[in-house]
Amino acid sequence: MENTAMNTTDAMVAVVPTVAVICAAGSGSRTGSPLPKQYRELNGVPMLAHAIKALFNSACVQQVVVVLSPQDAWYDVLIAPLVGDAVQVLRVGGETRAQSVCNALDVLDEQYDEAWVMVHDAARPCITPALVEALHDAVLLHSAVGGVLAMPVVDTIKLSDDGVLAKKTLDRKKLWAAQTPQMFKLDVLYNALSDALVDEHVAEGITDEASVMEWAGVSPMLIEGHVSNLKVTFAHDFELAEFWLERASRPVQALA
Ligand SMILES: Nc1ccn([C@@H]2O[C@H](COP(=O)(O)OP(=O)(O)OP(=O)(O)O)[C@@H](O)[C@H]2O)c(=O)n1
Ligand SMILES: C[C@](O)(CO)[C@H](O)COP(=O)(O)O
Repeated sequence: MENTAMNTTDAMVAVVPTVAVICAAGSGSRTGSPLPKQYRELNGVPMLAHAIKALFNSACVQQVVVVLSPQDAWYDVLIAPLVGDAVQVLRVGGETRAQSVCNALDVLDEQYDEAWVMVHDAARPCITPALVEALHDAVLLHSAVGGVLAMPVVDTIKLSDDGVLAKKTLDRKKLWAAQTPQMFKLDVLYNALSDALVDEHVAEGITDEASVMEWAGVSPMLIEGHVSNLKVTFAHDFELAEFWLERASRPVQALA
């Protein structure tokens, strides 16, 4: 007999949509290239298109939104022909990543009565649908607050005041490196982010969505990500990202 019962996750998805917001309004200055890094090719495809594809292919995501700089001259030429109108484009990028996210949420908050939002960096092109689903399912099943992909820190971490001398060693058992996507209720994140960005001292410390929610007094859930979900930041990161993308595209037998 056909099983028509929905599980808990399916039932919640049906009621509350999940919107993926990809931040792509940065300039990629640390790569040293005039072309913003999200448009540089990885294995023949622009970095931003890899991130769009992974989120678009995630069953839990109902809408993919890309945030661009108002001056962006590359998206229409390099990405639009690949993705067509499957993606909602918002040319509302700000001075900082946090401001870009806040400007996008300002638009989306008008569009959705209730939604989850997953904020992702275009600079993390090796994200996979499996990781997106893992984050989504963990948050829906275990956290009313929301959560982030993150990795337990494996190196010994030094605190330095001057960048020259090590002052102390932190307890790495308590340290996690945050990745994206980061998933929260859209209106809750928007309200917290708008409030936080009013004070420039607070705004300086807002480097991801989880830090806003922590500032607002709640504790996001940490869901283990993957080492492949790196943030392409410096010139040498491109080759590593290409390795992970190529590896993920191999047929399963070839991985054995
Ligand atoms: N004003 C900004 C700054 C950054 N980002 C996005 O946030 C993500 C993470 O930021 P980062 O890796 O720092 O990218 P850039 O700011 O572009 O790089 P850099 O700091 O080297 O200039 C990137 O996908 C970037 O496009 C954004 O949407 N708006
Ligand atoms: C959001 C993030 O990717 C989590 O690790 C990171 O904080 C972005 O930092 P950046 O200063 O914008 O590179």
